[in-house]
Amino acid sequence: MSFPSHNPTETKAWAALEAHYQEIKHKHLTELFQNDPNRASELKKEFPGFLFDYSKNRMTKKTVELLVQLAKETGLDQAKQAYFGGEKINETEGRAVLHTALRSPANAAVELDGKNVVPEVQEVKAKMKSFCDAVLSGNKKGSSGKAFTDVVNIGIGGSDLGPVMITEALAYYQKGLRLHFVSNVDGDHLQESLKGLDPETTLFVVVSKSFTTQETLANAQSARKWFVEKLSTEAVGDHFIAVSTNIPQVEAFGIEAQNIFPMWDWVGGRFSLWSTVGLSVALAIGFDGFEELLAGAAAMDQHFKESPSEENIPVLMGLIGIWYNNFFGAESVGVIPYTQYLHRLPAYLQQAIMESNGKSTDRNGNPVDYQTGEIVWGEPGTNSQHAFFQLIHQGTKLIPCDFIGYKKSLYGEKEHHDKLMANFFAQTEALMNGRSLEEVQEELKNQGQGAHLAPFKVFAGNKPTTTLLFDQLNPHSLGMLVALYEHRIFVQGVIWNIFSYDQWGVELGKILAKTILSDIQSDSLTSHDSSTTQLLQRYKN
Ligand SMILES: O=P(O)(O)OC[C@H]1O[C@](O)(CO)[C@@H](O)[C@@H]1O
Repeated sequence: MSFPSHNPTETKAWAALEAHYQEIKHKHLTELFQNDPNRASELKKEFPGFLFDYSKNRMTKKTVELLVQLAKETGLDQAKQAYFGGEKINETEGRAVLHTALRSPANAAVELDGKNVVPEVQEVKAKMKSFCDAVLSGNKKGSSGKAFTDVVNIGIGGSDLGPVMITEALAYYQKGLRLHFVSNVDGDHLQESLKGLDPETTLFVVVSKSFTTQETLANAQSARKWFVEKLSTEAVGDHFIAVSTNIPQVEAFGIEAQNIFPMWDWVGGRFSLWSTVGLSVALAIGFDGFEELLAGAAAMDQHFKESPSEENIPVLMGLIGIWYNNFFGAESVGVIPYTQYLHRLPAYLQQAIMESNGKSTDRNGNPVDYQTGEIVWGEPGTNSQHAFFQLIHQGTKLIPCDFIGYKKSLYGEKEHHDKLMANFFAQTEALMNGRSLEEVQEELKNQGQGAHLAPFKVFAGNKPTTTLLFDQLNPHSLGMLVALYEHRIFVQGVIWNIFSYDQWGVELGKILAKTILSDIQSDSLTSHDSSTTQLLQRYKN
């Protein structure tokens, strides 16, 4: 094993945290602030371009010390070295985890099996750059000599969620091409996306690391059929490009070698937006913008790699998650970006976090006897305030939330932005302080309303939030944000002693779907449970 296996619950730090939890579980955040005038300034970190304020969490400096101790005892520093050092920490697939090499400076050396991978990464980036520049300048044209106007990205999971999230997030910086993303094998998704497109000016980017994914291959075949019917088979070569590690399969599909953008098996699908999987992003914002995104991520990588745990933002975020998940028994985490541009961030993080850490077998192959992966969900503020915030404020569940906000709006709409951010700050304050029965009674009295309403209007408060306040949404700050969450995943996986970089849990459904598809397409049914049989009969008739 690249670093020692352990049971986190058998560490000294875990026992100390359990005892400490008993001391802290009934403490109210309001009281923690009243008792410690330095709390806000001590439980925060400044990073160029943003402020990380974790003071509104149900913890003290002692909690942080104990959590940092847990990270130490579970070998986080050693694991970090293995991660950045190209060791095959994705042990069940025999692969290294080197998405960080994709954003390393050109002169860096990242060794994998004794070979520096950076020159090869740079070579592929140069190919991406010249392709993007040619498409955006109009030099690279479709088969009938017209410049491209639309790009259709066909992929699913990591081959879709990263590119679509980033493209939407950076819509302000787009250079003019219209981007479309088709992921679902639901044929209506493809047809809706193709509606109104001109095949002569449309570029298809088929993205699949494995090039065996049923959904992507089905969508790519149907898109090709649509295209051939409207234009011609000969024109396919000018309009279809692919991103994959599986070059023979791509060629078998009919995409020529010069139109294939390679990637590597040491880049996990859900961490691949920094690779050629990000081609659609680069086509949307231009290659310089894509480089800025990588540079932002690289800045976070360096911070994560070099800073001691107590100063390290991804480590602190991972530890905060563990504190609620394993000691408070919280089941989920809310991610609430206060910008409409980040409306796909929660969906992106769902794959990144839940596919990585939704595991119940430890690194020795034994079942874990503690909680692992968090459930992640969220929507942009202020919309989410009018949807599910009721439950966060007054429900029975503890839902720690990350609030992500920006000091400036992109169009400089100050009046709107002040309103947006007033809500942002108000929510974290309200969640923390709540509203006591006495305050409510007083208010009802002043308003001449019935005292019987008081219990319904009480807010217990003590609802934890972490604030990430960025200067501005741009490729660089977005790169930092995404890399931060990536490293948070790593930290938690190490402490929980699970393999974060495989995804065996998605396989069973894929296998069964193949059998069921042949059942649907044939006259008879193979053996299923009585419910599935009844449903299949109903579907077929
Ligand atoms: O890029 P591919 O190989 O088509 O895979 C798509 C997605 O399928 C998964 O393997 C399983 O959902 C993801 O990890 C991956 O991002």
